[in-house]
Amino acid sequence: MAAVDVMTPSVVFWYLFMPAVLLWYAYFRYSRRRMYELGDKIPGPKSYPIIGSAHELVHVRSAQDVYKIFWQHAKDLPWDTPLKIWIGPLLYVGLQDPRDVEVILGSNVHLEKSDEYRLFRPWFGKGLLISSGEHWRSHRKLIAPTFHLNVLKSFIEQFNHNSLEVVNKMRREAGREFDVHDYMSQTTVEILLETAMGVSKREQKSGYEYAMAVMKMCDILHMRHTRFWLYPETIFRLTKYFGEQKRLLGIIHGLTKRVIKSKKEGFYKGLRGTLAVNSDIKMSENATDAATDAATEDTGMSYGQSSMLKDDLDLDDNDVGEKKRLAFLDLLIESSQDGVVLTDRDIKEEVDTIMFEGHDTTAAGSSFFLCMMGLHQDIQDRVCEEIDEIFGDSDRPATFQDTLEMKYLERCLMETLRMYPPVPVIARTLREEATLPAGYIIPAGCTVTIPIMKVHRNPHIYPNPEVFNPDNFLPEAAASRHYYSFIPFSAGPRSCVGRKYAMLKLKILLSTILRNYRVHTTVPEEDWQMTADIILKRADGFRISLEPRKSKVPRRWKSAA
Ligand code: HEM
Repeated sequence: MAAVDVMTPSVVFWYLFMPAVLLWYAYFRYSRRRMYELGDKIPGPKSYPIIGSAHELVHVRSAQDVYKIFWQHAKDLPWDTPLKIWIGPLLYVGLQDPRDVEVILGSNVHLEKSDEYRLFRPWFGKGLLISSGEHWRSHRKLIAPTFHLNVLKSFIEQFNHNSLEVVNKMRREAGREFDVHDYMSQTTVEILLETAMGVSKREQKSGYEYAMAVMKMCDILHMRHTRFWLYPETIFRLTKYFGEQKRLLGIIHGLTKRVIKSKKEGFYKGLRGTLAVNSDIKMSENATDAATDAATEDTGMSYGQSSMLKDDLDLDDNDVGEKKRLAFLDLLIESSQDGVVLTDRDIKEEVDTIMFEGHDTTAAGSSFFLCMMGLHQDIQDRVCEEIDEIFGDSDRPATFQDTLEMKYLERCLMETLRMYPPVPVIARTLREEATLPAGYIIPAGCTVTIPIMKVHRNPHIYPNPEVFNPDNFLPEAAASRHYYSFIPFSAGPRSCVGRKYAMLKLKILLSTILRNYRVHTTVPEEDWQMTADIILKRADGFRISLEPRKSKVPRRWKSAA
């Protein structure tokens, strides 16, 4: 009788609920038994039932804290061993050996971005960076050729024009220390508008407002990556950050909408996308292209990619049809005319993706480069000597051929991207198992992270990895390394589509700055505060000062004689 008395509804609930939970957990473990079995064979920190090693993340404040915790466990492991960590039921496997990295990045199977990229969806929708499956494949096929070298050559005038403009704007800073990233951000947005988007930046209001909104948006995404309780959309929507995100996306999407509108109006007025390379130039340039391709291979110049690595940006010129010679937005608008290949929404998502990927990365890369020049005056001397040899005292703009001759500058740029890769880590979700050369099997369902910065600073690959040494990219040094040991632009089928664009633009922008200014800095490298709010940056600002190298900065270029 007493037993019946205590059978209140809540007691009954717990009697039923607890076994149900246990049963569900047993089933959950059983259905993932292969994952646990394989995960157990990969070295990693101690993990407890249900929480895994999540207790280690309790005091995490930033993404760097997560990586520090992750990689301090790798300290006692051989450098070529993968590392696993369980965060609750989620298995993360980090790879540091280029041979392992190749298994994932070089594959045509492991192409899906990890769940962490989901937070970008309100911003990019199904844009190239985060989409998957057939949607990604067909868009990649369409978009990659719009960044072919032949199209990029038609942007050289805008690269030159905008570079000189920023050099002139920075005159107001001459003699005092300032944060060069603000200038690099604005100019990279404006260059993108005038090149890939093919619209006048004057019509689009300032690129500065857009760049600042992107920076704040990255702060919010970064915060959500580290404060796990803000991950679920329902909880995030209850916070003040949701309102702020909405406001910022208003600015960001406002610009992309204006860009597309202006481009479409031009299109309907009959200003159809001009072929980036007209047929007369094409004839003469095909010959130069062949020479260029040979030159780039011969001298180890590879547009920011390790030698031997080829991707869809290295398509033979003859494989690129006439229609595909259009610049990015021209091609998208053309392709959307019947609504079959692309919808208006597809265009917006791709424009948002390119506007972000194309500006913040190169703004960080160029700012790091200038700081490195400030720190290493002897290396800056050599870059300036090379530039002076190419341009002498002239006020002429750079040509494509000039950029091929900037071999030492290119080595400094690659060394900067090695030490400070703007995208410091990337991640994939595995849908199928992957076997690493050493025999470890990474289970399906786990997240593979590739810490690009860690791969680039491996002392077994780069002697003295903490020292800035452009000779790491002498052709013979590069040829002796595994080709997945330099991956600032990722590599393989999902590599960066803007790789060649970025390298060409950076060479013109940076050489123009160094033709006009000597760069100094007073902040030693060990005092730099790094932050990886999606893109790697200096939290203390990219502080440099500029000393004019010429008595007068030209207002505009003199045309090449
Ligand atoms: C220094 C400059 C740059 C660096 C270091 C860089 C780096 C990268 C990396 C590492 C990825 C792979 C990301 C991942 O797997 O999560 C990527 C992808 C991508 N990048 Fe870049 N990028 C740069 C410049 C650019 C530029 C200038 C553009 C366009 C104009 C661009 C467009 C893209 C796009 C669309 C993707 C996604 C490709 C795909 O998934 O198929 N990037 N970039």
